Amino acid sequence: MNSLYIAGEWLAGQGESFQSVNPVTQQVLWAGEGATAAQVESAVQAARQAFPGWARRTLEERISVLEAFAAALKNHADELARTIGEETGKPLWEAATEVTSMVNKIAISVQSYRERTGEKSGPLGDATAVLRHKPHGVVAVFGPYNFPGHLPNGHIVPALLAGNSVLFKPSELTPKVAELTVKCWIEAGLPAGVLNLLQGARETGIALAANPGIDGLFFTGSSRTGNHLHKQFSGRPDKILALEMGGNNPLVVDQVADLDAAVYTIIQSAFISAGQRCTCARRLLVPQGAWGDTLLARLVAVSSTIDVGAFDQQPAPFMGSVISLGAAKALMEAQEHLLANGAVALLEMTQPQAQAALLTPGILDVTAVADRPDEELFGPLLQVIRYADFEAAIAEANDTAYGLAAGLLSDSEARYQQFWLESRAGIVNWNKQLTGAASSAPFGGVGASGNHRASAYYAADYCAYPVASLETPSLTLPAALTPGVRMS
Ligand SMILES: NC(=O)C1=CN([C@@H]2O[C@H](COP(=O)(O)OP(=O)(O)OC[C@H]3O[C@@H](n4cnc5c(N)ncnc54)[C@H](O)[C@@H]3O)[C@@H](O)[C@H]2O)C=CC1
Ligand SMILES: O=C(O)CCC(=O)N[C@@H](CCC(=O)O)C(=O)O
Repeated sequence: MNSLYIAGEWLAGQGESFQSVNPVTQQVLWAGEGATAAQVESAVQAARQAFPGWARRTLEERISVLEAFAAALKNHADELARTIGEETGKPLWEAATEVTSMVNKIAISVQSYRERTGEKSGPLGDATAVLRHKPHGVVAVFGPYNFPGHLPNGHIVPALLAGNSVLFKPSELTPKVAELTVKCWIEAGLPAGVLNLLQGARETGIALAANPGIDGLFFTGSSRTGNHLHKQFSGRPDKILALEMGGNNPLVVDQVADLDAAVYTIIQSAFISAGQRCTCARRLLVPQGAWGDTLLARLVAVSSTIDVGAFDQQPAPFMGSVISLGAAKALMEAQEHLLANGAVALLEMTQPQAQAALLTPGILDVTAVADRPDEELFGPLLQVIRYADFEAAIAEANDTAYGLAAGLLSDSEARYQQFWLESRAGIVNWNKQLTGAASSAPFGGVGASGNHRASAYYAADYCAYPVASLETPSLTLPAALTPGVRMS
């Protein structure tokens, strides 16, 4: 199986064998070998060779290749959505929205490039001050499994647009989506070596991150791996590192008039993608008292009727599976651990079939759990914390090392203003679900969620560096010389 794409050629990996499976049926979807350190090195060399030619193309030439890629994505939209669905377990309707986000990324990246990293000039004294941007060179892109198309695309498209060449290391859980995406780039006419595909698991990732030939690394994935990369890149100010990591996101509910709207928004925040979005609400903060009790009873009643099923089930389910049997097991164990430590199951998460990674939504009241672990449980398990007053709710919301997304459901604008001012996160929403961030806005977190290099609309910023020039076509002596310098 030719799993790698290096210097415009498909070739077999010489590293570890691995495969991807449908998380519900366990059917093998893709099997191949990962890249060894030597193959990573040859891909870096290919990218380095291809870089000058790609960077010297005009912006309009690069845009036309990107637009051809968008057209290729549209041509293969059904196949791509199906591949995303079968490899991740997400329902087809949701996989189709991921493909749409990939297509839309092209126009948004072009707009962002022009606005944030384009060219500007103006007179400065007897010269012209010009601001232009240059690509970093060869950059590595690491993708997560939860959006195997859209999220790597969110780094690759702006990186190529800026003139970088790219080494793409997808998640080992979703190699088939990555392969199909790269085929769309080939169909678009991207020159050989400009985008190289390095399939493989952790060992391939380690070899790529450690390769001295890369000028930067753009990562979306877990905080654990991101932290490790941050340490690895310490003392290397010459390399750009952009980290998009996880969150332990709070959603605070204030007493609102429309209870059902609150319940619907909570469900969209906590359970979409089976809870496998970095923006998902993990902690639901609910006021103590009768209104809070009523809200939770309604939330439990509606959540217990959510359809969970295979990606291609008809009628379509709201939730598909989690990514693997291993992930399902870890989530079930995390639930058991919380229950053993004083959590109360309002709706117990279950795994109806041992051999399928389908989980039903879970809602635990963890108010009584001492020393609640501040960790991201990447699945459909929502933790409820009851609060006494709004100040306590904000303190609880901020009681996390992460800082990706935070939300407030409230009819009071004054409360939102207070929440906005006092909460610490890169996304702060009012009466809107936490998930589904717009590509036309910056996307990133603070604390353990990121390293202040927001992606989405601001990805242009980490894909190029600014070059400030003072320019004048002829060299002339200034009218007045500085004191102490004699020209005669
Ligand atoms: N803030 C954001 O934009 C987003 C964050 N995420 C986060 O991603 C996580 C889920 O994705 P996963 O694929 O499980 O993340 P992960 O961290 O396990 O893997 C991400 C990538 O890093 C590679 N990798 C793992 N260990 C490595 C090492 N030591 N050195 C170099 N490479 C290594 C993997 O092979 C994969 O390609 C969740 O925590 C989620 O919150 C997911 C989507 C968006
Ligand atoms: O990157 C973009 O274009 C916008 C950010 C985005 O799509 N966020 C999604 C998924 C984030 C995740 O889980 O990783 C969202 O907010 O739902």
